[in-house]
Amino acid sequence: MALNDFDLVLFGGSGDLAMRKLLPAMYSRDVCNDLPPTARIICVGRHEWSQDEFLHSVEKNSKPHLKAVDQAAWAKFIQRIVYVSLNATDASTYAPLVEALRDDASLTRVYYLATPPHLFAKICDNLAATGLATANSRVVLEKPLGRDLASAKQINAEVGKVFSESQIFRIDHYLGKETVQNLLALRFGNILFEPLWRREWISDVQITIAEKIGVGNRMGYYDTSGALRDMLQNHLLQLLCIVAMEPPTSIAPDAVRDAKLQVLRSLKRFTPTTLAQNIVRGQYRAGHVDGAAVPSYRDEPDAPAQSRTETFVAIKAEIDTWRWAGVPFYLRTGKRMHDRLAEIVVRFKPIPHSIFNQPNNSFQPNSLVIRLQPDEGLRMNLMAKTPGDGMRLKQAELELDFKEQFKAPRMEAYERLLLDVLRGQLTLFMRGDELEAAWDWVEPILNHWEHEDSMPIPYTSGTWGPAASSALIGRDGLQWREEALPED
Ligand SMILES: NC(=O)C1=CN([C@@H]2O[C@H](COP(=O)(O)OP(=O)(O)OC[C@H]3O[C@@H](n4cnc5c(N)ncnc54)[C@H](OP(=O)(O)O)[C@@H]3O)[C@@H](O)[C@H]2O)C=CC1
Ligand SMILES: O=C1O[C@H](COP(=O)(O)O)[C@@H](O)[C@H](O)[C@H]1O
Repeated sequence: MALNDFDLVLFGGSGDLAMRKLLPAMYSRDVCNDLPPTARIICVGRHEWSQDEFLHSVEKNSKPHLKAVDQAAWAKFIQRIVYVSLNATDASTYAPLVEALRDDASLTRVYYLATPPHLFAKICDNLAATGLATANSRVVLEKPLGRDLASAKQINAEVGKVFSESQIFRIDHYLGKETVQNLLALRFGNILFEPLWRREWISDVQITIAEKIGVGNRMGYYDTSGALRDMLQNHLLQLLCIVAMEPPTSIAPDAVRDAKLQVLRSLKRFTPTTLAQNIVRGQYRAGHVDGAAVPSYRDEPDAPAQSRTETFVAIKAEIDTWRWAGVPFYLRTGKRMHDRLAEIVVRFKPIPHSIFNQPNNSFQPNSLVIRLQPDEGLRMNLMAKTPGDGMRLKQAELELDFKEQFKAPRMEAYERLLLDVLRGQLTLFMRGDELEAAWDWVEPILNHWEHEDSMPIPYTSGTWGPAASSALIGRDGLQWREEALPED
């Protein structure tokens, strides 16, 4: 579907996210001829750069992040960029933006708020005050969308005074990843799995997002956030929703979002006992990642010496529905881990009876591994006969490597999500009530950590996190999938 002509306004257009992700994503779409010839990108910041100075900064800070550079295409792309300097909190400085925008109701207008979240409400107010919150406008909100339930509600309420829900695009870039949509295809484009997708056949689900990187230059933000707010409240819970939701009636935004909301509202709430038993938080200490020495979290630039911020979290969650009662969902995420890995592992129940002359524990239960990163693919583990004489069964793999199977070029998450915003397609964006339900579930954990004296458990960088994380899943007789690899 061809895009309508648009003005895309990037508040925070001079910031890290715009330079590393958003402008490169728009360039990639331009190279693929997805952007209308006259579409423009208006980058907003406070700094008083001239147009040339700003383009110089784009050349220096954004161009190195392109997947591939075609000089002619790049030269054409940067002609779309207009830089506007204003103070987002002061409506009296918005005149240059009013001037830069085309006053044409047939165009699509998008305000992408890639700024600190405390500016969201003020920017929306100021857009309204300056007559810029027009009916043809959409607003995109970057994470973090609040730091607890109250602040998330406040953002929803304030932004909701200016824009209707159908104009609000709350980004969770994990929903833009190819494999996440493939999970929808797997579950609802095949007859095979849905009858088995329930507690009678599935024993447990693991969802891991492990990173090798540390906090980088985002300490100011990260130390006030931590892994629970930064990754679990949003990305991990969204993945859990896609795995666990009931079949939506269609791919329409509210059909999918209603189904995800139902999952979030069915998550079993933690009690004082389960808070202590089912959650592990850790913080990395000095170690080696890929052979290179890395410092402790507390020794990273700008880190508070006594920081109690968690860089790792593992949780055993449960969903109180007929479909999922009694099936544990183990979620974990961490920085400075052994590997960069994002995957979902669905383990099925063991066979009820062995007809083979082989010990029962030599039968691995079937499992389905949905890999998001580093390589995208699906793997089904099955028991198969080993070739030759006799009847010996061994685990074998059916593998679907998306890159091999489909030669079509890949699209980064931000490319897909930006296209969806420009098309007005809301399916891959969180609705306000989903956001609040997710905060509502994690809030007791935040409160518990705030009020207890304990510190996050230290783990050595380059491992799979604290040993307590293995114990959490080990209590149920299970292992994280990479347990064979080094641990603290
Ligand atoms: N960087 C990342 O990888 C990710 C970032 N995010 C989120 O995106 C948002 C932006 O992050 P990031 O790009 O890293 O932040 P940066 O600090 O790099 O950039 C912030 C941007 O906001 C602008 N800005 C700040 N205050 C004002 C103001 N009063 N008026 C106008 N512009 C203002 C800055 O312009 P100037 O410098 O000229 O003041 C700058 O362009 C944050 O909410 C962050 O959490 C989310 C996911 C990943
Ligand atoms: O939202 C965030 O995500 C990144 C990880 O994203 P990925 O696509 O590279 O897996 C994480 O590093 C960052 O802390 C967090 O804010």
